Amino acid sequence: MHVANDIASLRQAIQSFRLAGDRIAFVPTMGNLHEGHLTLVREARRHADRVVVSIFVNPLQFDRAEDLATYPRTLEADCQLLQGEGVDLVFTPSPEIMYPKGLAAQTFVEVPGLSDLLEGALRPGHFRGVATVVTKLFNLVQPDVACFGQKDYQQLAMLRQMVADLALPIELIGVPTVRAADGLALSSRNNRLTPTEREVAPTLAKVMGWIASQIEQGERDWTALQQQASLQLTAAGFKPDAIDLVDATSLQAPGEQSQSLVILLAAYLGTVRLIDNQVVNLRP
Ligand SMILES: Nc1ncnc2c1ncn2[C@@H]1O[C@H](COP(=O)(O)OP(=O)(O)OP(=O)(O)O)[C@@H](O)[C@H]1O
Ligand SMILES: CC(C)(CO)[C@@H](O)C(=O)[O-]
Ligand code: BAL
Repeated sequence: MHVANDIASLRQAIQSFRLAGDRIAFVPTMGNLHEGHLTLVREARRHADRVVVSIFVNPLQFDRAEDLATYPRTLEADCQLLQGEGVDLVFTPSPEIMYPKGLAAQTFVEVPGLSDLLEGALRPGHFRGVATVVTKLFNLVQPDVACFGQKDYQQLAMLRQMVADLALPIELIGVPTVRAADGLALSSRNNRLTPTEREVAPTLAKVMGWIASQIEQGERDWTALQQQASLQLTAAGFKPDAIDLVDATSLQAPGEQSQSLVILLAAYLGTVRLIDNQVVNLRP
């Protein structure tokens, strides 16, 4: 496995794959890898001859300085895991390599609509930061396919729009959320939960399952569902940040035409913000 931490050595490795006629699959990450990331890597392997992973904690997408400062960084262990998965190339740039003129002077990519609502409204600048770094990483790696987790539902929806709008010749593959045995969606931020918080954390997925079952049984009063879910989360010790029930495609309020709805949850447990989502069919 080759590890590149600058652009010249990354491009050289990519060029050698291309000269050999290999298909390239790409998995962008922020590191602190877990089974969710490794599932993306295995999916990537099914689509290409070469698998490239990036590990970059992207300062441009953090709206809270404390979140960036405490984001877990475990590069050595990450590289060992990726080596075990047979990854061909890991790109681990520093912020100075990615943004040599600083964050304020960086050209950015903005996807209108999808990136401003919901999570985008709560985390100003977040999706612009994601769109910018993913575009830059795509230009560097030039993959045929790229894998992203469905856990970050709005991120994947926005990136699909970006790829379509900019006619990028890259196929995006969404990978279902990998969960712990108790239902908690795996996330690097789970490591920051105290043991007691970790015991409470699966309640987020349980409340989501409760909302889904209510909808499947015919409940259509979205506001009542939101209010009851908020009460359940608060009673368990969460501070709910967002409980949204929206059309799974447009991410707008569900209408007569909506085929399916997505439940998007975000809630604080202590200082850790957890997210989860579930798609529910509205038609029999
Ligand atoms: N549990 C999971 N199942 C499937 N994919 C996942 C899971 N967790 C993260 N991913 C995906 O892995 C990629 C890299 O995500 P990232 O490095 O931010 O990990 P993370 O665990 O989501 O971290 P964070 O704590 O920041 O949410 C993204 O495409 C993300 O959607
Ligand atoms: C796609 C990504 C690696 C861009 O920094 C990040 O948003 C993530 O880990 O989901
Ligand atoms: N996995 C999404 C990246 C973020 O929350 O910043």
